[in-house]
Amino acid sequence: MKNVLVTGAAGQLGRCIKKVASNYKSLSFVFKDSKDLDITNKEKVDAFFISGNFDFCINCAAYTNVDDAERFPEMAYAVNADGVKCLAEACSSNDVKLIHISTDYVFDGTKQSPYLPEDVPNPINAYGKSKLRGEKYIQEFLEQYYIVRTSWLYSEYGNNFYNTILKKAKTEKKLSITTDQIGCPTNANNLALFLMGFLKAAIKPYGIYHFTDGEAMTWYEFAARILRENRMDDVVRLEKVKNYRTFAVRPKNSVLKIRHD
Ligand SMILES: NC(=O)C1=CN([C@@H]2O[C@H](COP(=O)(O)OP(=O)(O)OC[C@H]3O[C@@H](n4cnc5c(N)ncnc54)[C@H](OP(=O)(O)O)[C@@H]3O)[C@@H](O)[C@H]2O)C=CC1
Ligand SMILES: Cc1cn([C@H]2C[C@H](O)[C@@H](COP(=O)(O)OP(=O)(O)O[C@H]3O[C@@H](C)C(=O)[C@@H](O)[C@H]3O)O2)c(=O)[nH]c1=O
Repeated sequence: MKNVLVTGAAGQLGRCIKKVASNYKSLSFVFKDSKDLDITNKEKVDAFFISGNFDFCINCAAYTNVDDAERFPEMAYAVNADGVKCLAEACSSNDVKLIHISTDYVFDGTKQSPYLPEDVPNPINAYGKSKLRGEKYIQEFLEQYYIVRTSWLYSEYGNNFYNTILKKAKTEKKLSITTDQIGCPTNANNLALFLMGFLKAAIKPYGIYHFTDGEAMTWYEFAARILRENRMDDVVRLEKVKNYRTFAVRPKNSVLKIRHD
C-alpha cells in the first residue's frame, strides 16, 4: 500500500482527484485542505510529514487568481513559491516524491509553436513568476519530483472559465470574449487521471511534464464550444474582442506540447 498526501484538496483539481481516488485500491490517500494543512506553515508541514509516512505528495495548493496575484504579488509568492519550498524541503527530508502542478503561464507567449517542457520559461505576470519560482525550489531541493504543467483547467468544480461563461450566459445577452490568446483547455478530471499514472509501480522518469487535452483554441472558441455543449448558443450572443481588459497580462500563445500528441 502506498500513502499519498494531497494538499490543497478542496480546490478544483483536489476534488477531481478525490472523486477517482477510491478506484485505486493499492493507494491510501490523505486529503488536506488549506485549513487542515497550510503549506506556508513550515513547522506544521514538517511535523505533519514526520508523522505521515507518505510515499507521494500531490500538491494541488496554489494561489490561482491571476489578476489578484498581480495586485497582491506577495500573496501569490507566499503560496506558489514559499509554500512549495516548504513542501519540497519536507519531501526531501522524508524521502517523499513530490508531484506538483504548474502552469502554461510560466511562458511569455512569444513562441510561434507549442511549448516543450525544456523550453525556457519567461513569465510575464506575477502568477506565472510565482509559479516558476515554485518550480525552481523543487528542482533545487529535490531529485524525486514530477512537475506537471497544464493549462486552462476546467471542471464541474470552482470558478473556472467554463463555469464563468455558463453563469454569465444565464444573465447577459451578449458576451465579449478575447481572440487574443491561444491555449489548450484541459478538463481537470483528465489531469487527475494522468496524475494517477505517476503513482503506479513502474516509476516514470522524474522531471517536467506537460499535460493538456491536446486541442488548441482561443478563449473565444472555447466559449463558443461551452455554449454549444450546453445548448445555450442561441440564448446568448458571442462577440469577438481583441483586447478584453484585465489587470494582469496573459501570454498570447500558451499551447503546451504534450508527449502523447
Ligand atoms: N485553474 C487553472 O486554470 C490552472 C491551474 N493550474 C495549477 O493547477 C493546480 C490546481 O489548480 P486548481 O485546482 O484549479 O486551483 P484552485 O484555486 O481551485 O485550488 C487551489 C487550492 O489551494 C488552496 N490553497 C491556497 N493557499 C493554500 C495554502 N497556503 N495551503 C494549502 N492550500 C492552499 C486553496 O484553498 P483556499 O480556497 O481555502 O485558499 C484551494 O482550495 C495549481 O497549482 C494551479 O496553479 C495550472 C494551469 C491551469
Ligand atoms: C470572463 C471573461 C474572460 N475573458 C478573457 C480574460 C482572459 O484574457 C481570458 C481568460 O479568462 P480568465 O481570467 O477566466 O482565465 P485565467 O485566469 O487567465 O486562466 C488561467 O488561470 C491560471 C490559474 C492558469 O494557470 C492558466 O492556465 C489559465 O487557466 O479570457 C473574456 O474575454 N471575456 C470574459 O467574459
